[in-house]
Amino acid sequence: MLPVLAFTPGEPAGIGPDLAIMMSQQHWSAAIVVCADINLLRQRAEQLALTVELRPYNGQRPTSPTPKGVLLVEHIPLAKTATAGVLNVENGPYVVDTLTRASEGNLSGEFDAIVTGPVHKGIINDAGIAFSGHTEFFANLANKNDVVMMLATEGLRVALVTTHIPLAYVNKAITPDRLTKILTILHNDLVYKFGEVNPKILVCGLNPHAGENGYLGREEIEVIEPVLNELRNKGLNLHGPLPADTLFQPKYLDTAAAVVAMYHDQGLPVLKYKGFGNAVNITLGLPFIRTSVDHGTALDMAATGNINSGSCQLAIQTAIDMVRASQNE
Ligand SMILES: NC(=O)c1ccc[n+]([C@@H]2O[C@H](COP(=O)([O-])OP(=O)(O)OC[C@H]3O[C@@H](n4cnc5c(N)ncnc54)[C@H](O)[C@@H]3O)[C@@H](O)[C@H]2O)c1
Ligand SMILES: N[C@H](C(=O)O)[C@H](O)COP(=O)(O)O
Repeated sequence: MLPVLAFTPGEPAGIGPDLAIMMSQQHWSAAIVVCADINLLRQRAEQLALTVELRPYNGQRPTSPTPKGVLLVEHIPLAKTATAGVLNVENGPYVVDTLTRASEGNLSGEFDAIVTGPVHKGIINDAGIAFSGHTEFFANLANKNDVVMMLATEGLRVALVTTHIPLAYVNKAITPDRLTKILTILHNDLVYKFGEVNPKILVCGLNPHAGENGYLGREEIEVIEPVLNELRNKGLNLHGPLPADTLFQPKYLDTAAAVVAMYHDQGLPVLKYKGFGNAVNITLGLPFIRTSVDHGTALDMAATGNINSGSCQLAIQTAIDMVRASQNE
């Protein structure tokens, strides 16, 4: 069956609308329904001097790929006309409306996956809506307490135990229960969704030098090692806790299926240094497929025509591949 994807361009003042227009300029083996304001897309296409036919989505499941040069649009109105590069707090609820529409369509089976463009977390919060990221938003909407944020680029996958929380809360959030769930979801998805056999997972410590036998922190001894031992007894191929500053080298990575980092900025700077612009963000553990770009709103680049769309292309292609793989299960 033809994959039908929902695409949310995210922050209207950022580069998400540009990405939607740019994606229409190539052929995809899927139908893509863009959940966004149709006038915003028209305006951005004009600014980019790109020709696109904006075709309203009629709610009927498409049976053929969206033709090159066409965007199927589920119109969700902006509160205020967006200016490229200029955030407007009045459009915060609009962004959330687009995400809600896309995820409800996934939960009902109308769409097979969601691909998200970048949102600006700050402006959504300024609008009075508590929002820490798509990952947490979709988890909440789908009633899932534990989902996994994993970013992947050629030769490296990094999954996170904690996501968008202040650094001051990280150590408390790394509980045996959370760590067990994250490692289990990751292991199962590497096997069943990504075809890895006995995937080797490298697990970072939390503290410098993985705690140096407890002299530089005790989370490794008290939380991480006991969880790893328990899961190893169940057959998971886990290595660690390893010092995070030295594990990102070919000697370890060449045979690993994924690295688990304890917090956002322990793992993602390495991943983005290696593959920024060519990486995809995948949420594991949701009842639907969700992929995203590896970059943010890049307000300074909106409507300039000089952006890199590589990550968006990879996010769409990864979602299509994951839908196809799930259809063959
Ligand atoms: N998927 C998401 O929704 C997502 C991901 C990351 C960051 N964000 C959000 O984006 C906002 C801005 O974050 P930031 O400034 O740290 O990161 P950013 O990725 O928006 O920008 C960092 C730098 O990279 C450049 N850049 C980013 N993407 C580019 C592209 N495709 N082509 C060319 N240049 C590009 C920007 O111009 C900027 O110089 C924040 O609110 C953050 O939370 C959202
Ligand atoms: N942590 C992500 C990154 O650095 O790329 C980004 O903030 C997006 O996260 P969500 O997909 O949860 O919005």
